[in-house]
Amino acid sequence: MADDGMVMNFELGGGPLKPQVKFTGGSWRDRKRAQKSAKLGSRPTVEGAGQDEDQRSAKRQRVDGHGPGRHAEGDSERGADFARKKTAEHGHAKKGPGSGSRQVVSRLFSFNPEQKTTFEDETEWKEPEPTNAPLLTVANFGSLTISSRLVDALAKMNLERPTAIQQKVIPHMLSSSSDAFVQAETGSGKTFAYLLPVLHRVLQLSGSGDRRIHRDSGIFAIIVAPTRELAKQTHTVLEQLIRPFPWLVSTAITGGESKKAEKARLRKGVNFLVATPGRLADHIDNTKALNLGTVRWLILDEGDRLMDLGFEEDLKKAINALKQVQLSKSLSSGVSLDPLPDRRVTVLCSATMKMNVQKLGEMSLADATFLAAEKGDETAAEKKDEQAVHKAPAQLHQSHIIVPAKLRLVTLIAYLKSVFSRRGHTMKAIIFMSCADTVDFHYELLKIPDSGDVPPPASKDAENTSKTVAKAAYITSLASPEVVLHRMHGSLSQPVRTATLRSFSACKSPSLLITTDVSSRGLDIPSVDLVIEYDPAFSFADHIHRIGRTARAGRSGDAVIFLLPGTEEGYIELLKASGTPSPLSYESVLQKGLMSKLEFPVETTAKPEDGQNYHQKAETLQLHLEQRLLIDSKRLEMARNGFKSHIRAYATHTREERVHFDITQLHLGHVAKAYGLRDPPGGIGAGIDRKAQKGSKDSGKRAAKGAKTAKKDDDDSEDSDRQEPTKPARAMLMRKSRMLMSGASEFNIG
Ligand SMILES: Nc1ncnc2c1ncn2[C@@H]1O[C@H](COP(=O)(O)OP(=O)(O)OP(=O)(O)O)[C@@H](O)[C@H]1O
Repeated sequence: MADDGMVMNFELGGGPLKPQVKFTGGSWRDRKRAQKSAKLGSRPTVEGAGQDEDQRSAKRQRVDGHGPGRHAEGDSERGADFARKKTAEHGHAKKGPGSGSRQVVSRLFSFNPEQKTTFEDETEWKEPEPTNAPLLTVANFGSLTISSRLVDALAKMNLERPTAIQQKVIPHMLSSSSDAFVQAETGSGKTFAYLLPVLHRVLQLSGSGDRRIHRDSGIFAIIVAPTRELAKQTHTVLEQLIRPFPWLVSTAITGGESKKAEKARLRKGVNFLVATPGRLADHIDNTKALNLGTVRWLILDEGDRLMDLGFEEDLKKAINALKQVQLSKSLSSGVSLDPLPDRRVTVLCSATMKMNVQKLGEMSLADATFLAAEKGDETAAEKKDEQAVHKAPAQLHQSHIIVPAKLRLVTLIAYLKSVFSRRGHTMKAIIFMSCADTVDFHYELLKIPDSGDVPPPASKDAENTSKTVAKAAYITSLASPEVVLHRMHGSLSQPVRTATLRSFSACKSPSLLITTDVSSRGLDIPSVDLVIEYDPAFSFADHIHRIGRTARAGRSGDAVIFLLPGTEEGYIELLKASGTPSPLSYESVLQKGLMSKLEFPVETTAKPEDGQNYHQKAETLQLHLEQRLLIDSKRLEMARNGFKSHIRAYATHTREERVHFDITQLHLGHVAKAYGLRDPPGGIGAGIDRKAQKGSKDSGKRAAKGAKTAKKDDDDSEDSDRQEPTKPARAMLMRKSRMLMSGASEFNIG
């Protein structure tokens, strides 16, 4: 991720980042030394203590490839020598148990900040009744009075009974012409909830099979989705539903394809249009064949995301264009459009209820009916009570794990190793990370080197996935099938993203997707068993969407979030709004994950030995990872980029949640360890300081602008904390914010 000079609105003060940690473990002498070095602003890690900056930067230079230590990838012999030298410099020599030989260790268990919260021992979790499942109390979809032809089409898709939100929305949209705000949990079937009544009413136009309407009868519904993936997914569902009615046509216009081809399709005629907002606005301006006179429904799916991504202007354009067009009452063929609503209906869907969704509602809805799965949620939505409507499906089992920064990487590996060995064949998991560089680093580290090309070579996806799908090292247990790794983020090209998702979705082996928030919304991969938030989401609403990729449509699922000891522990209180998470101890995770045989894909001097306890195994694993990076300049660079991008992304947590994710509390040296680095890469603190200073200058200017601007800031949505008060500046910041998290192309503005 490029450092694009984004202006971040956070205050760090003038000074450098200081470790605000209490040191525990080790001898009092070690602790004293660590406190002292912390005071002086140097790293308090064992291996760093006592080194002056010159020595360290000299080493850094060698590793950078400018000095005698330069090694190309694959130059393993020279590399191994170099690693041995480096570890002798950095590591701590002691006698390894059971070996008698002198062994180097990377200290992980001392100088860690203390966990502040104590939790009761985990009691056995009993899965409650699912809240987003099809209702057993309703006989079938037919009892909602939708067309038997549609009921048959649903049966072919193995869908028999409606979910609670479908039971609410379908009758409303069948009988009423009023706008609606649909709010329901993730995975509760909102897509069918709006598609089925629309199709039912359109099918009424064509009579009982006499096909009086066809593809050039006009567009009846426009469905707007925030990302290309979501638009394509919705289009796929729609295609399946209309397959028995070949005279109806749907298309997706999502960008990433030539506009000419899209125009040609629009000219040929479509009845249902699924679009991303940017592309829709573009065609409204430039495509004469796009006739809006017959459009009776505008569906805004994933409302909060549409706003988060800055599509307000594009949406306004579409809404206004629809308002200005006179509604046709009949087709040129004389067919009356009476079975359709007598006005244009807008339906806004969201699983979460943020301020910006309310703003979108004000822009697009008139006298809307709130429709939520449960009465209590409807009341909360009407009262605009954000917490009450940020619920996760009840059957989703949530856990949190408080891990000191130094131990994050080895704990992640141990956790993955133990869950994949436990659940073997069926396991599908997603890990969310803060930004694209972090995803890339972890993917490269966790894959078996040169193991791309996992799908069958004949598949047309093989080429597109050769750099995003690979066999996993470290986390595959000998007794279980090989885990297949996937990576996905917005900096990848669209064909690569599509092929990678398809591969993850279809993968019959245990599989893991490492991704950013680009995969957090709306994506429907029904068989995901586990979601890991290795980096917590930037807002609570994002957290709800991320964990909602599992436990869909009544299925069970697990979600675990990694938090740092200290201020991040306070986030657990907030998490309770979506269901109480159970505590998981990192010690037990390490024990479970590391006590089975550890295999390293690349040889280094650090090797697990029989008789080591799990602390020693964790330190051996860490040392191995550090050594690996020292002999592999490509991955070392990726680690540094990942670290820097992660620190910058950390500063973009929403203003309300920054009390838990306080960048001044981060111990950069410890965070570096989680990237297999022995030193935090230079320049990060200075970069942040510069930006922070600019941020505070700007906030000073803002204050001087007076009460009006201040009021605007107060009124703004939670996204405003990454924005400047003026409109162009806000747009610029939004753009930069997207770029910051590799989101410029992350969301492929259509
Ligand atoms: N009545 C039903 N019975 C069984 N499965 C269903 C039913 N309705 C929807 N599903 C399935 O549930 C899954 C989730 O549906 P959908 O993607 O529409 O959820 P959503 O509410 O939009 O979720 P999100 O808010 O995460 O986007 C899909 O795989 C869909 O096929």
